[in-house]
Amino acid sequence: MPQISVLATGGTIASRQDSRGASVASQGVQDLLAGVAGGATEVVSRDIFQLGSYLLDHTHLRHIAEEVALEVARDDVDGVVLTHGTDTMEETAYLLDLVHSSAKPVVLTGAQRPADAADTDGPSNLRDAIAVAAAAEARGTGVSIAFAGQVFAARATRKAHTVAPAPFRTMDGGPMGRVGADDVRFMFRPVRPPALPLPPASFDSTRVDVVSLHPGADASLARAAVDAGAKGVIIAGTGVGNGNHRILEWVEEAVGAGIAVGLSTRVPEGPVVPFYGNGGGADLVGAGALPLGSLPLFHARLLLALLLSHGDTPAPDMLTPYI
Ligand SMILES: NC(=O)C[C@H](N)C(=O)O
Repeated sequence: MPQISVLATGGTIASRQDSRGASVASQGVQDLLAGVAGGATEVVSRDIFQLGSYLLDHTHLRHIAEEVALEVARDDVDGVVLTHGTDTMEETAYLLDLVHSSAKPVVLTGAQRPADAADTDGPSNLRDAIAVAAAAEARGTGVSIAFAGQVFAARATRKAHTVAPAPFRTMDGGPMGRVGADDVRFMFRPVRPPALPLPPASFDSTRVDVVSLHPGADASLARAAVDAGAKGVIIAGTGVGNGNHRILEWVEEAVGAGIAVGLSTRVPEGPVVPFYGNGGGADLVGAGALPLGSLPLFHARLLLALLLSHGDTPAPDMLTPYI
């Protein structure tokens, strides 16, 4: 019988109303598992912390990565499930995927409706995630998100709806698998780059900010990010990744000062294409901005933060396998 390790971090799946009526993560992993009928899987479990995922910082992410790596390394564990809030599940899933080198599946899940809601989706999502982690077909698929009966590869999956019961969507793609009443099916398997080392302690303080552009945007926020200690700034450009003359001037200045400037887009789907001049993406890349392909915006932020925390100077060649 496969043995699955379930680790819990909080989120709506673990939330109940407090005395003011606000939903707060307050349930431990044993409470979550109580709602899941025992199947053909043995479960070991542990709480990491109990927090809404809107509260997490890099220290929490590093802590989760270390805890997951410990479970993956256990000979008696065949797969890992991590319960997590959906707000920033995409970031944790992607970080875990970047550092995951085992064939054992790691599956994140959560809920859109709290544990004390009559129609909570937590138990069914947790049951599905355990089934995916235990499935032989899931070996080699890296880190995924199992939610509302679908399985998504971490690489390009984002939360795409605030309240829908099926909020996740893989950008420029679809779910790689489905969970049925008694089977797990994969339609395809992700192409994954070689794993990076776990985040070092310096990851906690490696600041990478995102600055979004709009009509009339200037470089004040990008400058403020660097003043606040950012070692990297991701520009969420318009369209295929465009800026303007004020942003171009700042990119020249920041790249000259050794800041890693990533060029992404505020459009949810599709690649950055450095195509336009006159302050557009071709000029920004010409000034040293790193085009981030079709890697989603907040995934790109984490990738830059991880590379910078390892002491790497991100360059286009180094980024190619990830974007
Ligand atoms: N559905 C959720 O889990 C959202 C919650 N705010 C969280 O990320 O913790």
